Amino acid sequence: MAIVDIQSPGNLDFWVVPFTKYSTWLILLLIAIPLLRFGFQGRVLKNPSVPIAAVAPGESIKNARQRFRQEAQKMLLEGYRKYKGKPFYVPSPLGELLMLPPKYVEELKTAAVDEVDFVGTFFRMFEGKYTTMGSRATLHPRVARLQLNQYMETVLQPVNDEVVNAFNDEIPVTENWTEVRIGPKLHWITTRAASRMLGGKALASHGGWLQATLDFATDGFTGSQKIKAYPDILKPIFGPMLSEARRIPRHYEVTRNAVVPILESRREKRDAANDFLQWMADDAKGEEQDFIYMADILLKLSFATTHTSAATPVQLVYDLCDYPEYIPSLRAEMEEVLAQHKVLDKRALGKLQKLDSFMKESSRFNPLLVVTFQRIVHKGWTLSDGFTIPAGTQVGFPSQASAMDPDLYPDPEVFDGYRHEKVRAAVVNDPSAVGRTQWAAANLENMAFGYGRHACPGRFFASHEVKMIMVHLLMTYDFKYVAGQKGRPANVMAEEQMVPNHDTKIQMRRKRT
Ligand code: HEM
Repeated sequence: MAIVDIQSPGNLDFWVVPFTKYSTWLILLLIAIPLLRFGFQGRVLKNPSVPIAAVAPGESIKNARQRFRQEAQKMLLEGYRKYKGKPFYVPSPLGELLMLPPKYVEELKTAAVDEVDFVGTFFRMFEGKYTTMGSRATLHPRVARLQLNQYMETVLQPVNDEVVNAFNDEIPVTENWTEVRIGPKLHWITTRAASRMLGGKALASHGGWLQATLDFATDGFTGSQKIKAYPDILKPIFGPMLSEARRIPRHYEVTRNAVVPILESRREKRDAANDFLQWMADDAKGEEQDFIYMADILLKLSFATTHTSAATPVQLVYDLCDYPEYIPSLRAEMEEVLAQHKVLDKRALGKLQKLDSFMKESSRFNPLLVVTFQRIVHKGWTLSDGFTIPAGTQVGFPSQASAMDPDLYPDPEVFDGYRHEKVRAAVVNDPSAVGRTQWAAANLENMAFGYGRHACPGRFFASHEVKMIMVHLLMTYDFKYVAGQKGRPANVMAEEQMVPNHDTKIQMRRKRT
């Protein structure tokens, strides 16, 4: 009989024996740690001078917190209207979120990242511990802020080519009305278009990557919703067991297999390309220079670039089916711009002001997020008027409720596709005032893209990309709801996120008029 050395880590007993011996303590420890954490979280102090909004008479706070999952939009509107200009708490499954008025957002906009933390809220929103979503890396925000905007013109034509090819592949033009499930189709087309900017033709034509970025987004979104349904104490046990979480490592593997060879081949051939991957490679320092690091970052970034932008054209199509009277004038504007410009460059796209206005109105009703400027305030904070934010508070701005404020948008409940164009017409001689009313604007009256230090750096690219998609769509196809569709299909609400309906079919055919 062989002598077994249980002192060796290579031997199973090395691990099993102490576990058996101390199992009771280990189990107690496993239970105690999350309990302590839970207890600590529950003790985040509230500012007692701030009211809690949107709790119905007789309703428990626990119930109101759960309602936030589906009713965030309504609850925030209620709070905004009741406490306009003042801070208020809104119940959420994470505890009460502190909604700030614009004057406090202005004060916090440039606060240090370790004190007023943007990435922390992303980790919370998408349960980053289990889904890997969110990153404290600074390479991609740096490049999105600088090179993407600096070299924008160089990527627009390739992106437009990708849009046209993707439409041809995904929605062949037919003479007769054909039913198309437009949500997933536009999502795939946007994924190809965004991938062309992220990694050139090689990435945009890599089927494995396209599927991996889509699946990563779906698994991250669905997985985080499922994990959030568990109490904090059970998340470490059930989170990693969910099929969505277990699939995620595979998405990284596929991404690395797609991205690393692109970078290697460019290095070998000394072949500098013009895309996000190349700008990252040129800007990377220290550990950022590792190709696997860049591949992983690209997958995480693709969620922010692609699956955000993809929602916009879907919402626009539903609004155009609801308000088809806008289609002729939008097409007339496009025809005029196309007649003047050979290519859809920045100048040409900038002239599509009716389209920009329609996009802005669509996003006012159906934004990606109903709360933006989300931050965790790690240390207690006192604002200039003496108002205090207790340490550990998650703050935000109720951006969609603000977009429904009659002081900012008269008759806010009315969908007026050209309302923003009319405002611009009145300030036409003041370019900064015109700029402040664009779809991609980020200021205190327009918070869909956040504000301050972390305001979305990709919003100008998103604006160009969505416009290219809409130009091709409107100039190539006629479209309308299928018979029997009763108005706009409802969005899917997941706390502060608003996702367009992906089940709805519309009818499409070759444009006739
Ligand atoms: C319709 C499309 C998009 C929407 C609605 C959107 C929205 C947002 C919002 C609300 C934020 C947080 C801002 C804040 O809290 O102050 C953000 C941040 C960010 N977005 Fe976007 N985004 C979109 C498209 C894009 C695109 C196309 C890119 C990249 C090319 C991008 C890259 C980023 C990055 C890197 C950040 C983090 C910035 C930082 O850490 O400082 N986004 N976005």
